[in-house]
Amino acid sequence: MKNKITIGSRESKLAVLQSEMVRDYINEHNPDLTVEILTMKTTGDKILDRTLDKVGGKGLFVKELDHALLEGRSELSVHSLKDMPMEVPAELPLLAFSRREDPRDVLVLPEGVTELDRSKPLGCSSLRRTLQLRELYPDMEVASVRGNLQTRLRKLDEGQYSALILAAAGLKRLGLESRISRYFTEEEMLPAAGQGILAVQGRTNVDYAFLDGYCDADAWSAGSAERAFVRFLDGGCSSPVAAFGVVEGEELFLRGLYYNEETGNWFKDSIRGKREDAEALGIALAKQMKESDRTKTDKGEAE
Ligand SMILES: NCc1[nH]cc(CCC(=O)O)c1CC(=O)O
Repeated sequence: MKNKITIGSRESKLAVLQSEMVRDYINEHNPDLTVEILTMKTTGDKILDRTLDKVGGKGLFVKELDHALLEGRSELSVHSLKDMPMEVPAELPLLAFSRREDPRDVLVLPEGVTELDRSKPLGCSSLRRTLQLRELYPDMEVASVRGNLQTRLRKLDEGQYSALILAAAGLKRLGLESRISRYFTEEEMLPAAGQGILAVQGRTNVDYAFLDGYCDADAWSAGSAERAFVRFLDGGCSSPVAAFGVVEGEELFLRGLYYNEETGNWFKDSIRGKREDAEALGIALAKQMKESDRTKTDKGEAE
């Protein structure tokens, strides 16, 4: 085994912090190894003037990191699982998922503001959040906001938005928990598949024994089920499908949000089953929801 490990990372503060969490684990359990972090700007980080749904989706955040892995410039990539495409190349397998940080979405007000100013738009860029916000704040406008967390917070503090909707996980990792003014329950705002989980990716034919013990079994079950649900519905980049799984003993409880692009219909449902059948549960929930959407649509047309 080489005695130097390189972790490829996006260069945002959050991405580097997340890579450092994995680095620290490796260091602690493998005192003989040196771990280095190699940062790079991805296409997704460079394009800031458009919502990503229009320019190619999640793949834009991983392409450069994938190349570094394939070319041997890095041994690992650390990603937020929710930013990863649902299909990953067979030669770049997901090796481990971290323990899950708080999976909820939250509301953040501008610095010094204590009450939501309903005359300004709520800032968020995902269709998943936008759909659910329309139910929570039916009288408010929603406007897109891009950029890394720091950039978004700066735009908020400059007064363009009434509030931002962000993932608790990123804010907590950055030590910005104090900026959270409201936590949405998972019922109010179903999280994105993988939200709060870090994914560690590698390539084939490398000995990854140095990661032994890192993977969290509950996060692996939940994340696998969530991703199977989204993959089956082909909701990788632009569709607002969402999924959130919780392990309860030997069972997995999985909630899903299904969105029909043609009709604009959307609804939530859930399924419960054995945790070891995580992927099958995700697919079963997806099929069940697709079917009930079809029945509803048929009824609608008959009336
Ligand atoms: N899309 C950006 C992104 N990717 C991962 C996180 C948060 C950390 C996580 O979910 O693990 C965020 C910020 C946000 O959505 O507020």
